[in-house]
Amino acid sequence: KESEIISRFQRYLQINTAQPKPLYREAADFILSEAASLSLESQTLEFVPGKPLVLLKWSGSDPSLSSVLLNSHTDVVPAEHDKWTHPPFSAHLDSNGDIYARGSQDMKCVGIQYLEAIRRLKASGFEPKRSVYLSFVPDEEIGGHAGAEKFAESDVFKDLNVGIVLDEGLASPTENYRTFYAERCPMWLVIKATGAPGHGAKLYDNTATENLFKSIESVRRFRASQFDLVKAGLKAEGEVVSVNMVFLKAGTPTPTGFVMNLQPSEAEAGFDIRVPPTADQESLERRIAEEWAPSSRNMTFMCGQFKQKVSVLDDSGRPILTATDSSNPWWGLLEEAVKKADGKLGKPEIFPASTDARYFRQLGLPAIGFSPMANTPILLHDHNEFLNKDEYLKGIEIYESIIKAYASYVDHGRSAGSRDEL
Ligand SMILES: CSCC[C@H](NC=O)C(=O)O
Ligand SMILES: [Zn+2]
Ligand SMILES: [Zn+2]
Repeated sequence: KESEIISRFQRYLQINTAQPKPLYREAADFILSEAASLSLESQTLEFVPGKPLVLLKWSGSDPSLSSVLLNSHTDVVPAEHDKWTHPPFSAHLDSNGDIYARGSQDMKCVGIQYLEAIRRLKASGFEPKRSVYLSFVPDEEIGGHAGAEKFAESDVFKDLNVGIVLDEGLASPTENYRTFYAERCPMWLVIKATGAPGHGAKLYDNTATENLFKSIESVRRFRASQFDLVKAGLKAEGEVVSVNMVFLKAGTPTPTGFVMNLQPSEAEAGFDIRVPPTADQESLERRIAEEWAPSSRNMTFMCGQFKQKVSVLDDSGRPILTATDSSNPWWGLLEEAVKKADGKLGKPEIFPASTDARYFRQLGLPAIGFSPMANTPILLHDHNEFLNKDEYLKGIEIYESIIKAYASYVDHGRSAGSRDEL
């Protein structure tokens, strides 16, 4: 039995759904066949041709109640195969019980744990009051525009009457699972410096690379100030602004390298910036314009907020957060359900990167980021991503408890049929 559960996980992991050419059809077929074995209703939505979104339904007995949506993405980030101990799509199970694969943490584990939890609940005879939907969405790793974003905007979604969304979280190196109630907003900044070209042997002011380096130094000071707050334990990772240089571009190329005795007239650097929902975005923008890329130093910048439409602020400019207090019954139910299954939760956090949950929160729905992986190093997007099989199995029990609690929950305080969202 256990070996079958693990082998189903391995089979999903072995489907190469790495961007930029994910085998979505194979992944969809796998999910649909699992769904059929569980007698779940299924449909495949293709908001963009070739990018299937598989939507499954376990019907609840009371259709007037809002539904539970369990979301997961089917794509994974690419892997540098030669830097892995075991091939990233082999799902190799080693003698420690560690399963190595791209997607083992981010987030094929979660998608199939939902299904395994439902398998167990069905076997136990449990019948949900609320309908439970599972969405297996494409393209999260490249922004979710062909997947969760379209889905959240669709009439199909509206008709689901979703009341609560669960989406991905992060592994936890401690025994406490992590939960996420919000996420940072991505800003991708390119700073470009121009300057007079000249002989490689000449010392003169205002070269492009000198100008760019002044910016980089300024960015680095800011980065250090933010990182220090985290290192000192004053702020959590998701509560500071992160800035990381992700590319550097300058020089005059030759077929074999670069011209060495010519100072270039242009130099560019790119930064991945993540802004907490409660941060002062305007002051950051001022810092960029005045300190990092001042026109007085011949600098220009392009700042793509990743997707203007989806920000961390709602229409009235308030940060979009999912409540983690008594105003949100789903939060308390999750806490209780995890405890009941012998799991421990840490303090809820702001997700340091981005997930599809933002598209659901944007609609005003509560969304909780949660991937039940304790005692596990954080290896998403890293080499040798793995998940231990016992942690994986434990996670199924955790979801069994959560889904049971969510699907049974009836809010007696409200009239039947009302959307019990936040
Ligand atoms: C901003 S869209 C890209 C989403 C991606 N999500 C997970 O890593 C991220 O970079 O956070
Ligand atoms: Zn992910
Ligand atoms: Zn990812």
